[in-house]
Amino acid sequence: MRPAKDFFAPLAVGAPAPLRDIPARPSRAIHFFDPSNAKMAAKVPQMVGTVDVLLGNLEDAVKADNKLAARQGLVDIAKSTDFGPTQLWTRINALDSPWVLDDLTTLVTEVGDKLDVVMVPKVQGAEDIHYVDRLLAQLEAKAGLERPILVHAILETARGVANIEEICGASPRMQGLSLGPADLAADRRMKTTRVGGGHPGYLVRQDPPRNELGVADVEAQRTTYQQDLWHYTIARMVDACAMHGIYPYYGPFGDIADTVACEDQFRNAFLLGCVGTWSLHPKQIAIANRVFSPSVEDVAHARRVVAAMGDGTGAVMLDGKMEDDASLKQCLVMVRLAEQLAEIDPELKAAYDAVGADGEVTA
Ligand SMILES: CC(C)(COP(=O)(O)OP(=O)(O)OC[C@H]1O[C@@H](n2cnc3c(N)ncnc32)[C@H](O)[C@@H]1OP(=O)(O)O)[C@@H](O)C(=O)NCCC(=O)NCCSC(=O)C[C@](C)(O)C(=O)O
Ligand SMILES: [Mg+2]
Repeated sequence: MRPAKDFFAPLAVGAPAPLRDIPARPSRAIHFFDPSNAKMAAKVPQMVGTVDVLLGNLEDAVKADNKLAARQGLVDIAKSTDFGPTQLWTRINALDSPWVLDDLTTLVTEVGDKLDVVMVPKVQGAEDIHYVDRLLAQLEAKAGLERPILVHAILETARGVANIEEICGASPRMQGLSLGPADLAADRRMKTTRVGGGHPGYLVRQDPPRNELGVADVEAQRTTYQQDLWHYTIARMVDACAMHGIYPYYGPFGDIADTVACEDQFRNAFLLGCVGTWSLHPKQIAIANRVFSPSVEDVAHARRVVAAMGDGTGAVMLDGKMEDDASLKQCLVMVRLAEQLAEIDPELKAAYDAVGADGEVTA
């Protein structure tokens, strides 16, 4: 463990100084593409500005025979594209794979100035982050980069979940966490074969009706309520990230056709505290952008509370409900998120601008 005084020291001579705070850049959708897939790659430049994050995936879902083409494809796209406000991320191959060393060496030295975040799969503990941290510092120094590349860990093993707090605090580069529901389910020996999302077998059932003698009729028709398989893990991620000032993301929803359940799963994550999710197919981008942007009604309510609370202390009644110092803080989360999103999304800006500072909708 590094002593606190050295935590923010660069890990290589000539590497840029680590950031003290991780910027809250909008990242509602992290859109995955396979840079070795010519059709997908060709669409990337047109997607700039329509999605918060474009991520060149080098790991799972890229065929082993295409690993080198994917790496080179990402270098070519990064060099030839002006990303404007859109962030460029990559998911490198696993740390025990034969490709990862060249992934990092090539990407950082050739296009490190374009790369915002490196997503590391199957992170097990702080030792994995320490390895990437030092290597990135060496490569940044070699490439003469002036801005540190951030690191995002995917939770895909039971050990990773057990070590979640130490992973989040392992380096000042840590930007956030995503759920890796497929690998995590396999590692935990869960019995779902889906990539994210719910399962009809994971449910609770309404109590049985009873007759006048109090005998339960267990054969009676009863309502069941499907539960969220991922609630525990997402809740742990939210707390660990908030504690370390970094950002939690849902992850993939593999049933591309089921846009309704996808939206539900994304919304659960948004409500619990996640800032974004992944999109695997272009049609999931609009879902993520909608879900991870506060509604105009929520922003209007939040601004009303802020206006009503004056200096921010005490208690007031609004619409029959008590508001106080703590509910003001909840509302400020919403108001600040709306402000950040309005800076990069003109449509949202217009919608939020129609809400006055007092929460009244004027247009
Ligand atoms: C699902 C697939 C196979 C359906 O691909 P498709 O070609 O069958 O779909 P389509 O509906 O026919 O596609 C329509 C058009 O959109 C294009 N397209 C389609 N997808 C994209 C895309 N992402 N970005 C840009 N363009 C895309 C596609 O090329 C096509 O273009 P066209 O109209 O010119 O013919 C395809 O969308 C895909 O490969 N998506 C990415 C999958 C991926 O990255 N998976 C890895 C992340 S999840 C994961 O790793 C798990 C985790 C975290 O590790 C763990 O839980 O453990
Ligand atoms: Mg995985």
